[in-house]
Amino acid sequence: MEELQNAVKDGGLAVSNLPEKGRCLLTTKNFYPGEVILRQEPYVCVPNNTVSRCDGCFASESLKKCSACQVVWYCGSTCQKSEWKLHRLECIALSRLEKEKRKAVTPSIRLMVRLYLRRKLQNEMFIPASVTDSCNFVEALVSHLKDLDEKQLVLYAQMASLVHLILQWPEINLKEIAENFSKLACNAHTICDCELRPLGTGLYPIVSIINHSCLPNAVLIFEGKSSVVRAVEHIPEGAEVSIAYIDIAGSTMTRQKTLKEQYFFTCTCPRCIKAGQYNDIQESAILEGYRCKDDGCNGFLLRDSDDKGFICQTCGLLRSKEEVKRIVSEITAISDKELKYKSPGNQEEAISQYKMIEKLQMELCHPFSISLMRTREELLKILMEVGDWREALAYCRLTIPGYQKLKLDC
Ligand SMILES: C[S@@+](CC[C@H](N)C(=O)[O-])C[C@H]1O[C@@H](n2cnc3c(N)ncnc32)[C@H](O)[C@@H]1O
Repeated sequence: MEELQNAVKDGGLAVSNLPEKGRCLLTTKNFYPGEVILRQEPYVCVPNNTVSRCDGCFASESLKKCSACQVVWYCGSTCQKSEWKLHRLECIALSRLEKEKRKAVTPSIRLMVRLYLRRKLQNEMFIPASVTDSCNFVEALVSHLKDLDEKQLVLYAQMASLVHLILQWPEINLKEIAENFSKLACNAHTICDCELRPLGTGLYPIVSIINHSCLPNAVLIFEGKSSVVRAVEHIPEGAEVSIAYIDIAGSTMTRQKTLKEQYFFTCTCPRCIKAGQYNDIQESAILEGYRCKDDGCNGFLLRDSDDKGFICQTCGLLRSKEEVKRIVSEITAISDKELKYKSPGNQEEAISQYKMIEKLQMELCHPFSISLMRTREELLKILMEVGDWREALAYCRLTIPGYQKLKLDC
């Protein structure tokens, strides 16, 4: 712990322990909006497999497969060389696998294999190690192993067996690998591009000490594979640095459920402690509820006591359950086909499907609904992909009021 404190001290940070949260990152100086609090390279990382990506820079174009293992891609010799020390061992291990088994090597499995290989290389001093770049930090990560249900434990045990099969190290501890999978689940971060599209997963030693808040004072972004934590408001000396682990645009109930399921804690941030209060109920009904039948009314709807439907809290109009159900099932029917239309080359079809969803959501949801905002964001992305800048700009403008409202309400 002392070495870790020394490593973060010069950056105006300190590591502490809070009884209700465990370790946390504190500031020892003021940070101002936009200021970088921390930059860190991943200890290990891996691109995701939705499309092929270069292991070095995560680019998805002009790639060549590693001819030996046939699993890993590179965009050129620079990236291949930069990854070689680690991939050399990984490549030998993957090449031993039968072709069919190689297909089961998911990004999570690769991340774990790389974690063990990096530890080996550092232990044998083939690559340098430092306090913030050594496998020792893995031991201190929270695992929540005791909170896992049987299904999850069985899954991690199976994944651990596959890692064992790949590495073929007789002395390896299967229980430790399974526990490390549990650690990755609550400590690794999704690496996104500047448009917040997921590119891969990485484990960042200091970033993994930062706790969550639904009203965070910092944001985690990525420049390539480097993580950057920036202040989004003035963070005074002695305050805890917090980021959002999840989409914080959802209602308190949705956020709490996601945090409990994925990270095993109940959030007590300033937004969450308002759970059940009138303002919080109103916010939830706006974010995830329905719109008033009267187009001119901006009221939010709550379920009526007779369970006939939803009553507008401003004008008292009722929306029947049947009407709501009908529109929801129409949206679901289109959304089910959504993935097919998202594939490259199908953008025109995707735009028309998303516009149909948007039209139905405008009829059903409150104008500041999250679902409507997400649909518009998807439309914005696809319109940018096809270079329809005029319409993309129009959709960009439509999403702004939702974010402004969210910021004001918080
Ligand atoms: C990435 S780790 C953060 C560092 C962690 N506190 C530690 O001791 O290493 C994520 C875990 O920290 C805890 N945590 C994060 N944010 C929290 C919060 N707001 N309230 C309570 N626990 C929190 C949860 O146990 C969660 O699974």
